[in-house]
Amino acid sequence: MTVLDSGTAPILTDDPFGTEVLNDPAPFHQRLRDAGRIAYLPQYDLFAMGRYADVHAALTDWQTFQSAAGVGLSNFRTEKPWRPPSLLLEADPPHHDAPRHVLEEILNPRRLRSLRDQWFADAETLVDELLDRTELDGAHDIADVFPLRVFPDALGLRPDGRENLLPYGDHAFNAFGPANELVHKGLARIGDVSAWIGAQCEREALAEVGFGADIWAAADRGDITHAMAPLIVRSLLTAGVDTTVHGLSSVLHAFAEQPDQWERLRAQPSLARVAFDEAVRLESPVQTFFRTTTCDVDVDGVVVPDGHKVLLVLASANRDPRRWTDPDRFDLSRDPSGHVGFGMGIHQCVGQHVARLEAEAVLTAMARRIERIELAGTAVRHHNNTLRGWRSVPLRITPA
Ligand code: HEM
Ligand SMILES: O=C(O)c1ccc(-c2ccccn2)cc1
Repeated sequence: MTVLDSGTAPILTDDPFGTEVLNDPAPFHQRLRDAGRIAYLPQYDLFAMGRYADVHAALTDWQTFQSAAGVGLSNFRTEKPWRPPSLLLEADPPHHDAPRHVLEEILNPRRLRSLRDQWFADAETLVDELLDRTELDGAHDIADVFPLRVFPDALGLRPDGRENLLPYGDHAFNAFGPANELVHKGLARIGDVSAWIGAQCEREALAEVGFGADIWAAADRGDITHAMAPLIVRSLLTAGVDTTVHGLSSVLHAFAEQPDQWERLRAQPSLARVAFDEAVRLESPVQTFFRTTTCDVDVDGVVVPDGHKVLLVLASANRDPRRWTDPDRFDLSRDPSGHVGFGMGIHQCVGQHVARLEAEAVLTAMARRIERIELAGTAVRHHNNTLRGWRSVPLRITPA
């Protein structure tokens, strides 16, 4: 794509949601970082940031770059959201404060310690089921399976109907992008799927113990209203499954591409957590999302008018050579902290500790029992307007 410079903003003709970029976003990210601190994409009338410093600055300045007008391309100031807005993701302070505090309390690492033994045991069981094979698929057999075995139970979901979770999340994350084919393909089922999701958020649908019950208990305490409780449960159903599925397929693919890093993990299993964060930095399962300006903003001489959408390309920021040494390398000796794969600032992922615990459980169980993993064929991408991960990761494994 060409970079033309008309007026003050450099112009990029890339389509961040088109097949070419979804297949290989790196060339677009490189052009975006080289174009300057901000660029204009005429196809969608939006501005975009790809350098770490600028993405970080926008994420931590919620007053100037708001979420309440939606974090997708759709501008809630002028367009009706496809579903009632999230009380966390699509809210700014003060409305954001109470729902955020409630989920921070429920999903904090100390509270998750009670799940640790169970999830580690579930991961050992999954590895047991797979170890009689020398070839398996890291996506189909592990990444698509483990989150759906542990998270719905921890949330307190009923056992039937869980096949609705991945399609719901996939459509929700597609819906942050433009109304392209990826969005269209989800429209036929989203009515029924949304109805099922909404029904699971009601108190009587949830188990007496779990994240869902904890949210309703917060309403009983008056920390939030009872009217808010179902929507906060919906947040966990929307953001808590597809993200970890793609995060897991990404970390397994990263290790399969670099078997020497697997040896490091086996030598030091405590590296499992940093390995997951390094994979989230490198692969950015959440590639992009938006903010909306609340005033005319001058970025390096480019004036972004009030009410304009700005695309924050996390995946580019996470590989910005201005911030990272050898950014394209999966390296367990790196300190990946500060990456924006979980966002940054007041909206930084409230479920990140859940995601880390899931990954730690899977990687620890695999590292103990599997001496070597390597790619046994070509991996196949899963396409989504926001999420990046793998549909298939053919692996050859050598048991320890
Ligand atoms: C690898 C897995 C995950 C990744 C990469 C990820 C990424 C993110 C990112 C980038 C944001 C910031 C969005 C923004 O700033 O507008 C976010 C927010 C959020 N995430 Fe995650 N997430 C993951 C897993 C989870 C899980 C497991 C849960 C639930 C248990 C969850 C729940 C949420 C919620 C509720 C928000 C909104 C927080 C707020 O607006 O205050 N996420 N996530
Ligand atoms: O509260 C919800 O429903 C919700 C929360 C978070 C997300 C999200 C969006 C972009 C990147 C990562 N997570 C989506 C939905």
